[in-house]
Amino acid sequence: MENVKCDLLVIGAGSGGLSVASGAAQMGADVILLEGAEMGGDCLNSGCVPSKALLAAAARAASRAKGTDMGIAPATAEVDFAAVKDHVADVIAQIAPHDSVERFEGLGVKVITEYGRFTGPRTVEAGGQSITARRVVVATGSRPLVPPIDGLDRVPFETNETIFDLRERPKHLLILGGGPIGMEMAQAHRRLGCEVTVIEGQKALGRDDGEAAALVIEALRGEGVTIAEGAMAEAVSGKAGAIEVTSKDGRRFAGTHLLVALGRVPNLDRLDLDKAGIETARGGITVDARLRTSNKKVYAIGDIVAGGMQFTHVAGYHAGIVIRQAMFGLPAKASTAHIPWATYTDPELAQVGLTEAQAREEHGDKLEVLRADFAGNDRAVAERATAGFAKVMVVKGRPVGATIVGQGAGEQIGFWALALSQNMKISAVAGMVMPYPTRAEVHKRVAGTYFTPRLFDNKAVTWAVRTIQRWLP
Ligand SMILES: Cc1cc2nc3c(=O)[nH]c(=O)nc-3n(C[C@H](O)[C@H](O)[C@H](O)COP(=O)(O)OP(=O)(O)OC[C@H]3O[C@@H](n4cnc5c(N)ncnc54)[C@H](O)[C@@H]3O)c2cc1C
Ligand SMILES: NC(=O)c1ccc[n+]([C@@H]2O[C@H](COP(=O)([O-])OP(=O)(O)OC[C@H]3O[C@@H](n4cnc5c(N)ncnc54)[C@H](O)[C@@H]3O)[C@@H](O)[C@H]2O)c1
Repeated sequence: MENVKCDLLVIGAGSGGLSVASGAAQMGADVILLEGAEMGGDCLNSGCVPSKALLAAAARAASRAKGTDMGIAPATAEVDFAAVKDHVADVIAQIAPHDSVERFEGLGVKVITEYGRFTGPRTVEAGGQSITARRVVVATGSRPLVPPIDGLDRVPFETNETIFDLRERPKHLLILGGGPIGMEMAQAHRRLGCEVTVIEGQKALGRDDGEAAALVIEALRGEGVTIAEGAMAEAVSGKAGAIEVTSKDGRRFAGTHLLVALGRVPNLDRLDLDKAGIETARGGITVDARLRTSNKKVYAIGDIVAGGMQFTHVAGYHAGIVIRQAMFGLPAKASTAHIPWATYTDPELAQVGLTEAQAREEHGDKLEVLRADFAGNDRAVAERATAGFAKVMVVKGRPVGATIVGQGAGEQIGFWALALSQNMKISAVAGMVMPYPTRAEVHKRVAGTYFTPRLFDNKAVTWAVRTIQRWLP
């Protein structure tokens, strides 16, 4: 066994691990990075990138069928499902060099393509080497949760790790789970010519604002996706090509293929965390606000963190928090109040901070909810994409949350993420000038509604204006 020393050891080369490793190496630290499977992790290989590439192909197909309302005759899109998968693979291949061993070695990182496991508080073994580091970052991510549903172990099923490699089009895809994976995959497959049934135990997109989620659900149903809510899957039976799911309330759903999208399990099992005195809870690693584990020399970031938000940009944000501490010895804390997320269905659904229901519970009567519909946005009207709205939760003149549902919501929510992170006043947003005509004008319009009753339905203002007008030369 070869003994090696370094400043920073990063376990896992997904969104979080790669960001820490590249940042630390470029700042001059001696960094070792371990990856047991594929560089780029979930996001590049079986998550964000392939799902968005598939959704893009699906959107292209769907746009062919539209057009009558603009004087253009609709056409039926000929979908070559295998070629769509080639497109998905090509997108991954185009991005992969950015996350590759070669690029990271070029940045000065020593990459070991093996799984790592702790042998001591700051020592990890991988590929016949015993690595002792001043600081360790665990960024081993998560994998699909496959719960012990009766019969599931006896039927073929897909997860996000296999679905993007499926080259023949499923005739009828059953999807367990109506979370972001389930709903994005439902719309993508429907638009690519599959029948799709989503089987959701509670409410689809249940973590989001109910009114906004309802709009997405309605849009998917309008495209022909069957969405069964309150249908907790209890048993699965059948064989390849003929699968049946039974829900707790006795409903039966038949299809040809099954996708399991029921949440995630953090990748802990290979790590031997007890050797390093690292505590876990709810299946993930417990951390303090500085992302330190119970072993203060070891940080945990990204999907592995117990109860954390599981998004690529969160893993990247965590990386920055760790770099400040591990490289410069400066304290830094992670917060969640300004972290946005988006589900890339059409219409898109995006959120930052508190939803209306959460804000009402937290702030009661102090809450003011501002709202502007895309139906009143000229660009949306011109493009005939008026479905959706922006809703902003305001307390004492400052936003505490924002929901946007509609075309481009994922791009637009970043604006409110900045407003929340900077604790901006709603007056600052209302004073901003946006180019006309853009969908982003909705930000100014929604902020403006805060002042409408204060300025236009206000007797004191009317009195002041009349008085001043009398005296003005
Ligand atoms: C279908 C799907 C779509 C998604 N879409 C989005 C999206 O649009 N936007 C978004 O923000 N997020 C999205 N996500 C979530 C996003 O992919 C994850 O939040 C993100 O990848 C987490 O990054 P991570 O670095 O924590 O872990 P990962 O990316 O999972 O990386 C962890 C890496 O560690 C490796 N590893 C595990 N154990 C060890 C070990 N012992 N030793 C060495 N290496 C190890 C793994 O092989 C893996 O490569 C999506 C997820 C899925 C499944
Ligand atoms: N656009 C994005 O940013 C994006 C896209 C996809 C995934 N992700 C990330 O991946 C994570 C995992 O996504 P997910 O959709 O797999 O999980 P999820 O936990 O968000 O949703 C799982 C759904 O399955 C339902 N469910 C649980 N058990 C059930 C059963 N037996 N029968 C029927 N329904 C059942 C739950 O009620 C829930 O709605 C997300 O939380 C998110 O962090 C992000």
